[in-house]
Amino acid sequence: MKQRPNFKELPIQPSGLYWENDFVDAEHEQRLISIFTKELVWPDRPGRISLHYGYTFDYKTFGIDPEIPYKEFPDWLQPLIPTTEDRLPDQVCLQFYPPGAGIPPHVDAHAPYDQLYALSLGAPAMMVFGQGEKRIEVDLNPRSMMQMTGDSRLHWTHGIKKRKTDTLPDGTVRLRENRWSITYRWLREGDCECGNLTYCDTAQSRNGTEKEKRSVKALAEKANSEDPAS
Ligand SMILES: O=C(O)CCC(=O)C(=O)O
Ligand SMILES: [Fe+2]
Repeated sequence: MKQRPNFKELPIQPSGLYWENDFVDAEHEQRLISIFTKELVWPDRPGRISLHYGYTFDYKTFGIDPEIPYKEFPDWLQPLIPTTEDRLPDQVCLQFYPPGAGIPPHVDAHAPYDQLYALSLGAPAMMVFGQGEKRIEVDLNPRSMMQMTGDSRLHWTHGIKKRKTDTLPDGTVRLRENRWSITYRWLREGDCECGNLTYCDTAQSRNGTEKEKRSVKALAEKANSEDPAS
């Protein structure tokens, strides 16, 4: 793993959330947003929309969809790839959140994916981490790169509420505006051994097929709904 001195673990619960502000500068961000809005062809529907690069995940098999050919990373994406892993990510997803859009609370499936990073661009939005009754809000400030490892990756859910405003800790009400995120995923080598029966699809499938079927069904529904998770 290459060192990134600016990549620091946030001193919060959940543990394992690494952060780097200003991963790109404001001018670079504007160039990217101009490409996103003027050059890319997006799905034509309201709410959160996504474009995929690299391999496309198959929600039925939890593997790579053999029907969808590998999509090379476009030129604009190359400098945005985290260099802190030993290899390139296997799947990259660019998402657009218009004001009011969100992503339901979820844990990115443990079985297929290991490392998970997300870059935020455009307007900020509040991400909510949850575990049981606990809720922790983390402000996804633009141009920041986040890495979810450990507890934040495996043992807490994360999501963005579907709402038009976020209330900051000091009481300020902030309007949501256009936000883009790029999530990077590395396929897991071997099985997840975390054993968390609440959040781990591998632990659930080892424990009996019923839960596995439910989680596959839920993921497939999420993938096909108007508000898919990736
Ligand atoms: O938009 C983001 O920053 C995160 C999205 C996310 O959680 C996901 O795609 O799994
Ligand atoms: Fe996620």
